Amino acid sequence: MKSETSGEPLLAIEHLCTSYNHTCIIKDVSLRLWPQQVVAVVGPNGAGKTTILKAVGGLLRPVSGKIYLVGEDLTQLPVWEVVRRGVVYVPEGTNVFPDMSVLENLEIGGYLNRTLIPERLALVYELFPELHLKLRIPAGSLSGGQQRMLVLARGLMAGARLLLLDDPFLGLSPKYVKIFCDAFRVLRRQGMTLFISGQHVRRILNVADLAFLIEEGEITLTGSGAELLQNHHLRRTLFGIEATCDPADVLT
Ligand SMILES: Nc1ncnc2c1ncn2[C@@H]1O[C@H](COP(=O)(O)OP(=O)(O)OP(=O)(O)O)[C@@H](O)[C@H]1O
Repeated sequence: MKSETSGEPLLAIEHLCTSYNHTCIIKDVSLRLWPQQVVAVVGPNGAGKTTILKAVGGLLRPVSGKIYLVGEDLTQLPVWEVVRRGVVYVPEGTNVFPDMSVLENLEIGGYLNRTLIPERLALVYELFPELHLKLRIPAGSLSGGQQRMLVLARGLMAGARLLLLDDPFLGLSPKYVKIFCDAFRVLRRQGMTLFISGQHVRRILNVADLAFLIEEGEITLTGSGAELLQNHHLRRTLFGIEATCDPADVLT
């Protein structure tokens, strides 16, 4: 488990505030992620998990605060520039180009640096051999789980060093959850940092070196994934149970 917290963080969010239609959503959030960590942000529906990831990915302009990648200010950069620097938001759901082939979907992910496409395709094929077998078929004819795999693979094609994964386990069968968890471990070993949000709290906290609980736009707890899983407040808030119960009985 990677728990290094000295030296320069890969990502530093400082006093971030965002709003939609003048309604404040993220309220003065500060947090740090270090290289090769799996970091989780969990919280109730509507707490602001997706909003934080979108702000880091450049899809949402903060009202105030700063976002730094290895000391460089990303806050006002356009999305393509944030992606070019290796910060890639992977949306929830099956957001593929349905009429294009699997290979074309992957190539679109790598459009910012086409010379690196073959090398990145090799990584995708290693992680997801199932996609390799379906390169020529339209992405829309993949199963839901395979489409989610393709969305993640498209993010890898962009050359991510920090992957922002929005609810990656949503709608996945146990077999695909395992494939995704195995892929996350390989990616971390290869030097990538993964910032994961979502409702599958136990699964996400189980793979997290560092985790945050967010409630109504504010970070209310920080610790390792294992620590948060045992925390009374988190268990009451997210599982609706007391600490003596196993959350596995309630929610996976
Ligand atoms: N495009 C938008 N316009 C207006 N309000 C929005 C928009 N997107 C999100 N919100 C609001 O911002 C708040 C935080 O939403 P966000 O999607 O970040 O929550 P979340 O923690 O990811 O929730 P969930 O677990 O349900 O996906 C919610 O109150 C939501 O209604």
